[in-house]
Amino acid sequence: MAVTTTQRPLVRAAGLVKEFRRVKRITGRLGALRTFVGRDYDVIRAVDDVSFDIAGGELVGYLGPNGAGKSTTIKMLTGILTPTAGTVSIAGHDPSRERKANALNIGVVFGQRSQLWWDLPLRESFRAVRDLYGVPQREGDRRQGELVELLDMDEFLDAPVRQLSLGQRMRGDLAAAMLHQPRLLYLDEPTVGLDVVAKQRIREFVAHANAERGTTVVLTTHDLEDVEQLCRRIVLIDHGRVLYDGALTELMARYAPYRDLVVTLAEPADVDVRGAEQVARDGLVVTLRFRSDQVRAPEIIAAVTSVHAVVDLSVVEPRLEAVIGRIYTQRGLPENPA
Ligand SMILES: Nc1ncnc2c1ncn2[C@@H]1O[C@H](COP(=O)(O)OP(=O)(O)OP(=O)(O)O)[C@@H](O)[C@H]1O
Repeated sequence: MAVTTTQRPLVRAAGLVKEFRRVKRITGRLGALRTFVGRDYDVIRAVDDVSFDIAGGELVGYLGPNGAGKSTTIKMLTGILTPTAGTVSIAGHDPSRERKANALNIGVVFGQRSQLWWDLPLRESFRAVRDLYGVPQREGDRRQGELVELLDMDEFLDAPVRQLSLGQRMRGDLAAAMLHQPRLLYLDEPTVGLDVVAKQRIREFVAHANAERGTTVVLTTHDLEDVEQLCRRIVLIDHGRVLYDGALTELMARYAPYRDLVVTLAEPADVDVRGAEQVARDGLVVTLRFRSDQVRAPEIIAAVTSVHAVVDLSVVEPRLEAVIGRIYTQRGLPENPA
């Protein structure tokens, strides 16, 4: 008889809520009086009933506009904050109650804030991290050697962290977070402020850790190229609530089921063909938009070239930026595709 086992997810967030109290500002004499009598508070519900499961080996983008509640969620997942309501389980542990056990399972990188020792050379920071997690000497040397090679850090291993460039420091932070080989890696804006080459290096490293080591990754970023290159699944939140949780391809298919055919004509003209709409014309260059789920690019190309002399053409996929931009502007999922 076949036995079916349901594997427990590595991350389980169930009905997560986090409220903050913020002192109400009351101006004038009444305000001064209030400071004696007691304070009034506004309650801010930064995370409002968020639930999701993440299986081992997934690479999930946790996205949302500024102030959506991403960092607050990540802080509850890492155990830095205790939820107002709801539960978190990371590999069976409650992160805010079992901080030590949880620390062994997770690695955290905050792009805006280094976890490294500012005055120590990078090499010494690595040593301190290895000691903290009790990584045996030989195994630690092996892991560190591998990370130094993967992230090309040999040149600046002996420089104090405060002297490193942002890109070098980020590589150091990533390596430090991986030295104890966590099952789960949280990356909060890991490419912020980096140049294109440095960003690419970070992305390649994250993809490698996920593919080769099976490290589960939760990535928070405003750089949608990070998302396009790395994430199969995204969880999109706003006002502390989940708007979308699913495959990136599904989001694109649902909200941007079109492609653009950009043609350069030999003679200036408007183009009118079945199955496509002319959405722009700039000199000889005409942009035609068609539903990629209803008609195929070669059919549109054939229709155009049968009427017009075409000098050049390209098919352009919709960008995630356009879809996410609409969602953020409307502060919700669009009713219709673009
Ligand atoms: N310690 C705190 N006290 C009071 N309010 C807070 C606190 N931390 C966060 N907030 C509020 O909670 C809301 C969510 O903030 P959070 O930092 O989680 O957003 P975010 O999605 O990470 O934003 P960003 O992309 O700008 O980093 C915001 O309105 C923020 O002002």
